[in-house]
Amino acid sequence: MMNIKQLVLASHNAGKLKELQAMLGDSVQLRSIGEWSKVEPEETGLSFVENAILKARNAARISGLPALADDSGLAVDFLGGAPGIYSARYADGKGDAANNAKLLDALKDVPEAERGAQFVCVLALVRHADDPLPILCEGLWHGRILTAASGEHGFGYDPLFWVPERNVSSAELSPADKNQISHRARAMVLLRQRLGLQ
Ligand SMILES: O=c1nc[nH]c2c1ncn2[C@H]1C[C@H](O)[C@@H](COP(=O)(O)OP(=O)(O)OP(=O)(O)O)O1
Ligand SMILES: [Mg+2]
Repeated sequence: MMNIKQLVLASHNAGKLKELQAMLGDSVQLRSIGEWSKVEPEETGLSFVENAILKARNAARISGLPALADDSGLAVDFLGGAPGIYSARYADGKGDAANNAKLLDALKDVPEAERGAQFVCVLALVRHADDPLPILCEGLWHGRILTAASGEHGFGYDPLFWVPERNVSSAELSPADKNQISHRARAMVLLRQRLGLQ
């Protein structure tokens, strides 16, 4: 079992850093790869797993520390699983607001019963840049796409993601509540087990 005190988070997304650090607790300190480099690697993989491993290896190479990556996204049933691994790039890199506007438009006039979607999260941990056995953990979160944005918490597609078990949008959940039930939370439970943290 690894005894990890410090991990580099291979992400430039402040929302992910906050959520993952809260879930990991005090025993492991997450340091953003932004401390070393502002350059984001191109996410050339065709799967969440490939992109998570690619980002983790890149961060381990740059920092010389074990690295954790999170590749995540929103798979919408009506869109055949799109935007999926392309969620961050859905509106050509114009950011969260543009992504959300494009998604609302793509689902214009689609009835509620056909608006199912899931958030996907894959966590990849490498002990070093060439680690031949990355730890991989995934989590899914089922919900529905709303017809208008609601809520101020979270990031990304949270204002459009209806959480059936709570009857609110993901952006209306408190950070602590989201971190109990999200795709990222489910993946993190598995990672903590693999690291012997629980
Ligand atoms: O809990 C979430 N709540 C709302 N939206 C979310 C969530 N989790 C992922 N998402 C969205 C944001 C982004 O559109 C895409 C992730 O893309 P993804 O490439 O993994 O992350 P990113 O580019 O923001 O940061 P980085 O690659 O540096 O980790 O899915
Ligand atoms: Mg990305």
